[in-house]
Amino acid sequence: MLYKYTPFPLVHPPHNFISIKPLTAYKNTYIYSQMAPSFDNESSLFNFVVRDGNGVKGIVDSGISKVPQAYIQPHAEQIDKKSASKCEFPPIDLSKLDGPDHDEVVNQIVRAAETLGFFQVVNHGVPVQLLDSLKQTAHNFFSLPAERKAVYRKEVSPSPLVKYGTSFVPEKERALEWKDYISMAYTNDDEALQQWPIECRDVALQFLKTSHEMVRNLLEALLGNLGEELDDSKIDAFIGKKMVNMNFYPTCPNPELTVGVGRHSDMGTLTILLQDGIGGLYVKVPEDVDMEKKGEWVEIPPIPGALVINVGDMLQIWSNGRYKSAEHRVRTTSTKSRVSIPIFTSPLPTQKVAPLPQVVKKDGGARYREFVFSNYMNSFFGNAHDGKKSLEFAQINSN
Ligand SMILES: O=C(O)CCC(=O)C(=O)O
Ligand SMILES: [Fe+2]
Repeated sequence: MLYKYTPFPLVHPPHNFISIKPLTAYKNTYIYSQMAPSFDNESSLFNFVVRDGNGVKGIVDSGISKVPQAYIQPHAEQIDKKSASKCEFPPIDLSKLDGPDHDEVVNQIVRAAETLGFFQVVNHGVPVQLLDSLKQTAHNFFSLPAERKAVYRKEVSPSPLVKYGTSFVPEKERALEWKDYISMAYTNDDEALQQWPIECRDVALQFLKTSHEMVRNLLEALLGNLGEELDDSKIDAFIGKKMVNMNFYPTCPNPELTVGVGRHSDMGTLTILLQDGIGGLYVKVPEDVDMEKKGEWVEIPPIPGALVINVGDMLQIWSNGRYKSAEHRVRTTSTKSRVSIPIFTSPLPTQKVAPLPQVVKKDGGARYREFVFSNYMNSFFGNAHDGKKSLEFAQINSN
């Protein structure tokens, strides 16, 4: 329907009735995607945010002053900014892998994977200019009118490789996450260039390509330490599947009540994460490691030009629990929207996964059972984020 633009709703609304700004302007005529929903009515909120693809961004653009009830986390999940300290570890300089300090750098990588499961790297081979373009591209993409993004909702996406969405599994969550995202799965260059959204495809593909050697080097170091040599024939078994996401965390009027992403570990092998300068990524120091601050949340501080690396569940399983896929979460902020761009690497869906035999032998037993990766994926995406529960799918209980 076309309406003449009027700055006020035509009908006087009830007090919790929020008017939506016009989505598209054409000359002086504005197109309204729908009448304003009540954000405190769960089904109209769900329809507006999820079904119609307006996302959290759409709620914020409507000018709310308090987060809708559906986004208010249970008290235990709310993030107290003041109680977390910063992770002080310096970033690992990957250029030194090529020189006399090779072994020392491998030790740093292994030690980080065995303790926090998170570390930062510099001189990683991804051009710093590209990192800036990626962040700008993410902002530009999420500034598009809702209908331009909504074409990639999973129910209607023209490509099985591309998915635009919000929160994690909205249908299953007790409280929604304050995040919109676009997800681009990689099969080959041609399909990426044809099917990924034109606004993001070039920089996303360059990110994937320029980071490949680093991922390989990191994996070589981590697997080498487990007595597993990484040659070309094994690459697909460990990182045959790759996906680039762009996450958008709009400004939030009540950051203390919400989360950008709830507690979770990543499902795959290694995640390469580009975060912007805003901060708010927290990692829980595992309880079972020789480290200070066990069980506490530490913030991974933004370092210009650096990338964040974290261990995923598969690497924890192959290493029979030696490497930690650490639990992490993201805070929201009231002043600026935040973007992050992760590359998720994982085995191919058909791959069988189990702890590496040489590690099991050393440890005197397997802590995880063998499974096909696609089954793990189904379990992971079939449940709301809940800390490290995802690993229970494969865990062998010792009692
Ligand atoms: O935005 C971030 O810093 C982290 C996002 C994240 O954990 C994820 O996408 O899995
Ligand atoms: Fe994550």
